[in-house]
Amino acid sequence: MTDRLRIALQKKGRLADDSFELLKKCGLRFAIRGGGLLARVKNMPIDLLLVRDDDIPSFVANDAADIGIVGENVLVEEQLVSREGLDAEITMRLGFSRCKLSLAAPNDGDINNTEQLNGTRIATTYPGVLGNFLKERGISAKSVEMKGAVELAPSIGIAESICDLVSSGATLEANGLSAFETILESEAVLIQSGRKLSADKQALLNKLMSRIDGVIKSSETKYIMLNAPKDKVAAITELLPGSDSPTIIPLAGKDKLVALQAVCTENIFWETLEDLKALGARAILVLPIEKMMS
Ligand SMILES: Nc1ncnc2c1ncn2[C@@H]1O[C@H](COP(=O)(O)OP(=O)(O)OP(=O)(O)O)[C@@H](O)[C@H]1O
Ligand SMILES: O=P(O)(O)OC[C@H]1O[C@H](OP(=O)(O)OP(=O)(O)O)[C@H](O)[C@@H]1O
Ligand SMILES: [Mg+2]
Repeated sequence: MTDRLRIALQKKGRLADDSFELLKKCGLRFAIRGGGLLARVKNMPIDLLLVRDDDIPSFVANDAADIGIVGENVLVEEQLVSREGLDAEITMRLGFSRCKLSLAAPNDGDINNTEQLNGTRIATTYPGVLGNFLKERGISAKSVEMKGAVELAPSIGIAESICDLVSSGATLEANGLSAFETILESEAVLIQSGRKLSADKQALLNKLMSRIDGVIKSSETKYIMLNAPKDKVAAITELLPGSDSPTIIPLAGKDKLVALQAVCTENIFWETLEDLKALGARAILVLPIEKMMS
């Protein structure tokens, strides 16, 4: 058995670029070439297997890969349709490729809630998740499986409604459809089987997961610097999202003012800056944080 940690990733598509970027930010050096199905990481004992996203859960379950990055929607679907059970579980949530698996029907049609699906046809790429949902809700409907372009199903007359992924909602709108129920919320996830890894691989995976954690946290974390009236420091600190003890520095020649610096672990919105300014804060700077380790 190889000693290199094998990571299954989507070769091309909605998950691919964000997955590559995440690994690059974790310090992995590799190049993805056109037709290649395997990329070797140059500076660590890691191989990247570049595959269709639907194959990632079974690659992990069947020991073709040690870990994988896939949409939660695909993991749950593969778990539900796999007859002998699938040995692949979520190890870590990755926060990108967020979308919902929703039920939707034509704006001008008769269906606008789940109960009305009884006796109808629903087009979907996710028969497992849909079937499970219908069973739980006691609804009898026929699922019509499609590999893509599911939004076209009602207009071409092969189903009365659809069950598909929605993110911005633009595709639904362009096809005259409205969502009326969400059956699954999804994001990219790191998956692993229950198999024990060798000590070396486990140590490498622990290091990688700690770096991924740092990348995710630093993307949400900002460093804020501002000057403020001394008597407003407490009120200003209250406003800083996810920060409890800022650094306060005296300002030369300005008795009533201090400089305040803090790490904010949540997003800082324009509204927060406007509120800080209203309290007397000036020269406000919000800086990105490139790396974090606690
Ligand atoms: N509109 C969207 N916004 C955000 N994430 C999405 C969106 N559509 C899909 N995703 C997520 O990205 C995953 C991959 O989507 P993509 O469309 O690339 O899949 P695919 O066409 O099945 O790819 P493959 O060729 O690898 O089988 C989905 O399973 C889902 O988790
Ligand atoms: O709500 P929206 O932001 O419009 O996104 C939703 C669309 O995105 C996905 O398809 P994609 O564009 O990846 O094409 P595909 O069906 O060929 O995979 C999904 O299957 C929807 O059709
Ligand atoms: Mg796919």
